[in-house]
Amino acid sequence: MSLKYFTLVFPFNITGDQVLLGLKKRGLGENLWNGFGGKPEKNESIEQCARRELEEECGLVAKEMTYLGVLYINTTDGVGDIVIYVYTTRKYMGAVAESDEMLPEWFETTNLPYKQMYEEAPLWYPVMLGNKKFTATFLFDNDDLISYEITTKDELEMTEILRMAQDI
Ligand SMILES: CNc1ncnc2c1ncn2[C@@H]1O[C@H](COP(=O)(O)OP(=O)(O)OP(=O)(O)O)[C@@H](O)[C@H]1O
Repeated sequence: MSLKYFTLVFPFNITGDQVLLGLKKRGLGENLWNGFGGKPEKNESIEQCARRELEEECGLVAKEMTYLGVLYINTTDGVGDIVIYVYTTRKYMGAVAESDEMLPEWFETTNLPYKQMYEEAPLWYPVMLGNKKFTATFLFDNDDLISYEITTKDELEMTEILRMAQDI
């Protein structure tokens, strides 16, 4: 099995009606709008990775982050399965800046560019935008989404899921 782990961070404005997304300029998910994130480096925790990637990709330094959810992207052949740890931040410093990897832009949460996002995004973003803790599992057969399940979780359950992630 070759599980891959990623982080994904969504900065919100003070009033909570806008979210910062980035247009991926290269690599995985090129030309799609997404949150900011990537793979943990050696000896880096999931949260450290989330903070580092946020700063590298859009210039913001998180003062507070909330671990909101986890996405399990599974494939019928088990090859290329990924786990994505999703965070939100409402307190950060710095100025939004374009990077080699991402072109950041603020969007109204009610008007997101779903047509230019991952296919499953419209299924779980509403839960994230509603600030609910969740796990979401998506099963793909080749490139077809064949089933999914989204479950809202309480604080304790999410802490446990993150604790398990630290033991990877
Ligand atoms: C399939 N459904 C998906 N839905 C939402 N987001 C997805 C995703 N699949 C991957 N992602 C995100 O795409 C980024 C890839 O990051 P990616 O550039 O490959 O990582 P990293 O910056 O470490 O790579 P480099 O080694 O620098 O290229 C990373 O935020 C990861 O969370």
